[in-house]
Amino acid sequence: MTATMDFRDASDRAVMRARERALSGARETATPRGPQRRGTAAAASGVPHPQTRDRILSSWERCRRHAVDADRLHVPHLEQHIDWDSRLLAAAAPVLDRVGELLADCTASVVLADAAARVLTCRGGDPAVVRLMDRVHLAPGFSYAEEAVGTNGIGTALAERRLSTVFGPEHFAEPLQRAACAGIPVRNPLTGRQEGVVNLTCLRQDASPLMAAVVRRAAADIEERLLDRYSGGERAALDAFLAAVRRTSGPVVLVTPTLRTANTDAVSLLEPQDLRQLGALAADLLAAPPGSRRQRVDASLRLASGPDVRARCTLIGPPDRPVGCLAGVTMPEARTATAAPGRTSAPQAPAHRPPAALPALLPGLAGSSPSWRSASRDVASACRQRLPTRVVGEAGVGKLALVRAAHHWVRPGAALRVLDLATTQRTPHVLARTEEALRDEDGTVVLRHLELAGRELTHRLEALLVGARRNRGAGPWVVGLHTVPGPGPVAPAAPAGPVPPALDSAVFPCTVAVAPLRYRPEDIRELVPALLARHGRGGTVSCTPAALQVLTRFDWPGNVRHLSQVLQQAARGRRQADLQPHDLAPECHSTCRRTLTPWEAAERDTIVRALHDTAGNREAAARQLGISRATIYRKIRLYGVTVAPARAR
Ligand SMILES: Nc1ncnc2c1ncn2[C@@H]1O[C@H](COP(=O)(O)OP(=O)(O)OP(=O)(O)O)[C@@H](O)[C@H]1O
Repeated sequence: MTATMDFRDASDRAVMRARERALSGARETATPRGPQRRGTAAAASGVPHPQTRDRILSSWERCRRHAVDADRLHVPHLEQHIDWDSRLLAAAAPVLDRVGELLADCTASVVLADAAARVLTCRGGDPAVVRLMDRVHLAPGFSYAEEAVGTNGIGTALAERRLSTVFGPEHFAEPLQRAACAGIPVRNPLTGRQEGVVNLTCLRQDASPLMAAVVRRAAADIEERLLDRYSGGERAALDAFLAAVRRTSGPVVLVTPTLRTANTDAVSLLEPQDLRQLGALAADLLAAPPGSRRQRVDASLRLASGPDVRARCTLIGPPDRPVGCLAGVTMPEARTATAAPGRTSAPQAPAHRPPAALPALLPGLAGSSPSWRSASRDVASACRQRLPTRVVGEAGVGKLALVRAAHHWVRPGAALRVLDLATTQRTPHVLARTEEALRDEDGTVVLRHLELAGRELTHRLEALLVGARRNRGAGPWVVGLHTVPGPGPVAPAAPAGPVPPALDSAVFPCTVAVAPLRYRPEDIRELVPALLARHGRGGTVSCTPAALQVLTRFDWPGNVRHLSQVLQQAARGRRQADLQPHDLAPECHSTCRRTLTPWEAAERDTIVRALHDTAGNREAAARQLGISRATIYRKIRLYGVTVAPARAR
């Protein structure tokens, strides 16, 4: 083996170790500081890129939050959502042909994806890279969004809005680690929006710094050709739109005979049906007979959230030959500017009470760790905006509890319907019940255990949910709960075989990940009294500091549900008690990570009980059990039993 190979292997191992640590949540130790950090991943591929490490760690952080599977690839197939006649594809085709020809003798393949990371087309590449791409579904119709497949040259470039190079083990999902890629967003030169990504993929041993230069050049060429595809009228309309966005704050919508676009304020502040109403006002003005068409029209608009607002539509170009129309509204909360294009001040909208601030923590739930806070805030905010949301996390972390609490806080009195796929996965039944639930405009519809839906049910649900949103506008708040495997026992209802694709981001644009309890042990102190109050039958059962310490050290493979069961068992039959360590289930006194057989669990429990009986004295416990000292020490090590001798406590 050559010295270079040794060096590369060592660097790969360093990246893998950093990845392991990042996967286990140890972000701070995963980033060695100083020059030693620099170039480890870069050296792995022979590509000098000093920034790679920090950016890759940030991407891994995002992947962890999205509960991306690090061991297996789940590449959603979203062909039906792709616009195969898009300007991007048409503008890019000749550029990609040229790059494909250039790469004829190289091992890399060039890939174009749209703004949602869905692969549109691939060119070039030798048989080895084509085989690899086939294996990992890097092919037209499949989505390489970072939240689905983890760190990669397409999804990560879109997430970071800049050039992204990912080499070998820097990929989050293990099956992608044989590849290296460089991707860069293609921007619309008029609106500045990301239209897609152009990416080069090769086997990681073939990676070269030139990959970044090739994709930069290709993206610039595609952007130039995109500009050429706009007519003079469209360019003038887009210029007017951009000028209006710069001049004012608030929602602005542009409508031309061939284009519809909106600024970020419009997308974030307005509901879809508000956007449709505003677009319709502008389209009406454009479609009015030339003789009666006015340059500007003011109208009153009732927003989906309740208040009436002033909307203003302004033609772009003379009334007899307009090239488009701008529409804007003055939002109730907006203090300063107006979105009405073509003016610097606007009539003030009637004063409306701003919605109450979101609570820092949702009532009825315990825990205040940063990750629990952030999940609570995100779920409450999605509930208020009725943003279709996927909540992911291990079994028993509190996904349903969070959604329930957010629903009751935001929409008290409205109906909450939970359809649990663990009770039935019969497609017609689930579809009928979902359809019925979706008719309730005000409520919340929760699809629980979405991971159990097979391929057919997933696709049918997807069509139903997207269709309902398109036809009806906002409708109820739709939430999908997705239970991901953890170290705890697998639910008996879990299907055998490969996991079907989850409902994609077109159905659930928002994803909230709830962290396992072992990553937020500080919540246990608050959860224990809250859960004991549930199980203590109105009495005053509490935990001694020693018992609390045992509970805090345990890693809770079944999460909050597990903790609740242990406390329920410990509090059973008591109305008043201070729970001691020995009142807690024996499993809490062991740190063994693997799932024990029933026989092993019984053996561990017997040893824990004997140690409690003998105040932690190993010899006395061995005598009580009739086994040798050597055996009890071996078993204590095997099961990670944590009961300490009394004097050491
Ligand atoms: N922060 C919390 N405060 C109080 N109780 C909680 C909290 N989190 C979870 N629980 C309780 O823990 C139990 C499990 O929670 P929940 O059913 O929401 O889990 P889940 O993540 O939806 O589980 P699964 O994936 O298995 O369906 C419930 O009894 C719930 O009330």
